[in-house]
Amino acid sequence: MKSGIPSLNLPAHRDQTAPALEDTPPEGLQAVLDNLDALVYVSDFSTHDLLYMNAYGRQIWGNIANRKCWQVLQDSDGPCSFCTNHLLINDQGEPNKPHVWEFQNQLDQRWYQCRDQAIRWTDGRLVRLEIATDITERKQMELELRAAHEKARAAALEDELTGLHNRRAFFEFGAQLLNQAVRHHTPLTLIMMDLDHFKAINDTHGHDAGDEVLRQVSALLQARIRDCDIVARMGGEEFAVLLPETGLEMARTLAERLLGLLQELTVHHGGQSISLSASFGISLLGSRDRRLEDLMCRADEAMYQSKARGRSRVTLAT
Ligand SMILES: Nc1nc2c(ncn2[C@@H]2O[C@H](COP(=O)(O)OP(=O)(O)OP(=O)(O)O)[C@@H](O)[C@H]2O)c(=O)[nH]1
Repeated sequence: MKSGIPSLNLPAHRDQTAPALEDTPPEGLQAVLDNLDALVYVSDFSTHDLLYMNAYGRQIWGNIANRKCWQVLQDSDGPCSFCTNHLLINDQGEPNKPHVWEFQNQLDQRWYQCRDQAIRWTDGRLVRLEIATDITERKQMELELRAAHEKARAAALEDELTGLHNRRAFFEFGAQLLNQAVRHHTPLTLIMMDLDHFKAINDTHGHDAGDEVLRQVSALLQARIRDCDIVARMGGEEFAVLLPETGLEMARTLAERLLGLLQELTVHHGGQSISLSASFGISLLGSRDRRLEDLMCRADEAMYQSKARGRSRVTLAT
């Protein structure tokens, strides 16, 4: 066949009233292929020599004479690492059903949906037939949507005022630490911290000053924890610090250090100086705890004991 287009394997019982496709002259098939809004190419299965490429492909990737698919389409030094040929044949080396995938071309940087198939060429040898449709616009929309989704998700997990994790993030990420601790039988402690007389700070110095206190306290907490810990603003002036692989005594030492640092911190706002203190409660993951709420309930109780006993102190849950 002059055109290089293989004859079609038509079903035996085709519609007799329809014009016979095998009667279509090769130039007709050539015209159809050259007017497709998609790349169509054929390459030898073992040598990768390009045997055919339609006008759409030649316009973008140029001349195919005596060249291999990886030279024309990818400009690489050898067969592509992502070549799908092995997926197109079965264990007996016979053609499988088509393989459809999405791919970003290295040369024009555009995204294509590729439909790859092994077929028999006019001389009986196995060849690779690929039909690739440009899906760059759709892909860009998908990527933009995903980025917007990730941004929205990050915003939904962040406390707007302080930039710390919010309550929702605390439970979402904390659950992972809890599961790990349960699985590996490692200690996990929770420190709950509530600023003392915060309402008085707001009332005396103004709400903006209160906000500045919350921001500076958050920065202090964030600077004092390890990468593996989770610190979150649970609401108002209440904070939680979750410490994996940490026993009660280590957590107590950290809480006392945080209390000392808070007492040393003076927040300057609008020409005023604001001193701080906080009450702490600490609980340790028990053998029967399966939820963060169990841990939090005991740490909260301990924190309220700190408040009841005069504030500005650390209490361990019993
Ligand atoms: N500036 C500011 N104030 C807040 C924010 N969220 C909550 N508050 C205020 O925090 C105060 C908390 O007051 P309380 O619950 O009475 O606690 P407290 O005054 O710290 O008293 P104790 O906890 O018993 O020591 C309230 O006045 C809230 O309006 C915030 O984002 N910014």
